[in-house]
Amino acid sequence: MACRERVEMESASNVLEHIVLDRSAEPTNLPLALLKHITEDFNDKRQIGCGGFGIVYKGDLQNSSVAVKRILNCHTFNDESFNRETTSLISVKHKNIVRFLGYCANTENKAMKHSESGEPSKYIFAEMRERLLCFEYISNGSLDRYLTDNSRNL
Ligand SMILES: Nc1ncnc2c1ncn2[C@@H]1O[C@H](COP(=O)(O)OP(=O)(O)OP(=O)(O)O)[C@@H](O)[C@H]1O
Repeated sequence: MACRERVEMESASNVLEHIVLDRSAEPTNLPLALLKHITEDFNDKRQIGCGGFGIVYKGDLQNSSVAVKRILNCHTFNDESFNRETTSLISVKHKNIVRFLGYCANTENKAMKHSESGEPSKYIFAEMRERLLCFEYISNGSLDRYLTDNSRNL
């Protein structure tokens, strides 16, 4: 990683860590590079759950952890839905609701090689969309696991 990128990464990581530790801090816009970095590029081994809209990964900061929800099918979960979800999460603050820490909406156009059978390959531009939500990390696991485990003991 280049020196400037490392400085930017450390600064973004400090901002997120500050939000985790200061419960009165507001959620903020987070760089995709940071969320990729703390989840080791959304590595399978960091996956902690899977919901209706995406996969949840554990991300590690210097002194704390966060949960990063990566929205799947960004093209069907459109910007209107993402913006609505994000603004609702920002405004909901309650001791019984997992704290929302930040969000990331990143769209890039990348030139990609495309080949159809029998034709020479050519480059096309593809829109790469990433939509992510970041929450405080709850270490006790999912409530449904407790309910399932307890109902087995009845
Ligand atoms: N903040 C968190 N800390 C720890 N684990 C989490 C956290 N958020 C989610 N998980 C794990 O990921 C799983 C899926 O969470 P997710 O919120 O995506 O599910 P969901 O309730 O189906 O939500 P939605 O329908 O909005 O996608 C949870 O059951 C839990 O195991």
